[in-house]
Amino acid sequence: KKYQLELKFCDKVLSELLKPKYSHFAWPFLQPVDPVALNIPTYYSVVKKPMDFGTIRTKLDQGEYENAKEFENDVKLVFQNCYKFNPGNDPIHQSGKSLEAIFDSEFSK
Ligand SMILES: Cc1ccc(Nc2c(-c3ccc(O)cc3)nc3c(C)cccn23)cc1
Repeated sequence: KKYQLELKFCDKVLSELLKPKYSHFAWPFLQPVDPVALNIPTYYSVVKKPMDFGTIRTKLDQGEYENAKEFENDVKLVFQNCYKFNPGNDPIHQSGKSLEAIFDSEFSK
């Protein structure tokens, strides 16, 4: 029961991040990266632990996070994977930075 309140906060932050007003930043991260569709065959050799906000939403709804830390770790994984694979000047990299700033601001409220 102890972590219920924490996870309710995580749900609130995730819902905010997935709102249409942020979709111009969030769109590359809403679903698992499809290396075939994107023609990036090296993806799974570069990114050991793929993660995306659709998967995070499912894990949260299925009660797969024990606490806020586990949720935060998956969110940070989305961004770390993005920075590993998308060069600094790439629009996808910039979108990740913008969305991460929004996450950090919401998650520290
Ligand atoms: C050749 C090339 C270079 C970069 C990309 N990045 C990229 C990514 C991506 C997101 C997260 C991530 O951890 C890695 C990649 N998602 C996309 C999408 C949805 C459309 C176009 C480009 N996209 C795609 C192809």
